[in-house]
Amino acid sequence: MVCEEELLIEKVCSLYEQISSLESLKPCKNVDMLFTKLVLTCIPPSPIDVTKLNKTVQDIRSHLIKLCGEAEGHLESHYSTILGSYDKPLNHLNIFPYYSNYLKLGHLEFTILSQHCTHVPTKVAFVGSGPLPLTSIVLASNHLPSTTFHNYDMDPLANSNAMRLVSSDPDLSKRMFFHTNDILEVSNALKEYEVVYLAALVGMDKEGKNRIIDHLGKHMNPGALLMLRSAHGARAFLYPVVEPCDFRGFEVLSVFHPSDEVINSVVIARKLYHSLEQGLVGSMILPNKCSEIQAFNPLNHGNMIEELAVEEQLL
Ligand SMILES: C[S@@+](CC[C@H](N)C(=O)[O-])C[C@H]1O[C@@H](n2cnc3c(N)ncnc32)[C@H](O)[C@@H]1O
Repeated sequence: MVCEEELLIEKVCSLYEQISSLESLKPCKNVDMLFTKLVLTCIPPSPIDVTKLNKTVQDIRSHLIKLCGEAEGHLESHYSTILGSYDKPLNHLNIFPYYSNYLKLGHLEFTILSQHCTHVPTKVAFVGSGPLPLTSIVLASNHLPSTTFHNYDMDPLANSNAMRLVSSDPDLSKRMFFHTNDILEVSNALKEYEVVYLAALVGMDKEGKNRIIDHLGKHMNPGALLMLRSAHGARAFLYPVVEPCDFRGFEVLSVFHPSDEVINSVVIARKLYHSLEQGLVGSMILPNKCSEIQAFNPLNHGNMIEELAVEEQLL
């Protein structure tokens, strides 16, 4: 009897064959239909562990993540261009098909952040903000009204499209800044941020993601928070997965796996106060927590949060 996991893998591989045969991943009826089918296939909670897939399926997953990232980039550029043609782009964000997902993801990430923040952050960095920096916009508009947001993207066109969206807004035009840099070339500036968000699509495989996490671990201020997007279950066919052990130089505070239409898992970690040379090797998971990852859901029924370090909620 073919089990549920094998059926899911078969369906993902079939969709991969169709997607990888497309001439272009720019938004159109066929591209939208295939990616919608892929997301609907991967969203339901699944016990699948992508690290245990055979080599062929592992290779398909690696390429599929890159194809999803390329398609997401085209989709965001497409809608950023349309929004940029409005007088007040921020009044029309709901034309973006995944806008409600970003509202939910932004609220989720803010809720998790507020459980570990000792004060309202004054400066936040978002790495990989893209042409449609919805996370920064949602946070700045709905959750952190006095915080400035520094958006980093290596693509100058993404930044010029993004700037056009906020330039007409009297508030956000003064609180949103855009820097065209590969984050691996940014060092001292990273010390200025109390919170650094890392986009899901920055670092498209484990090696690339770990290189960036190591770089942030080297240059972020001790005590600063890193908010990172990962994936769980079958959603790991869409995005790279980051494990607590990948966070060298950080104390992993919690990992949250949504079970609703918010696709990304959220990981929050704090930059260690001691350098690695002082004997703290790898990511520090508080000993009283690492063996008994608690699964409780203070935010919403059906999700899972692995609370690795419980701290007083002061924000
Ligand atoms: C298309 S956006 C998608 C952002 C998406 N909302 C997310 O959460 O991942 C991803 C952006 O990351 C940027 N990017 C990728 N690697 C980067 C790096 N090393 N430094 C700065 N930006 C990077 C790309 O240029 C792209 O615009």
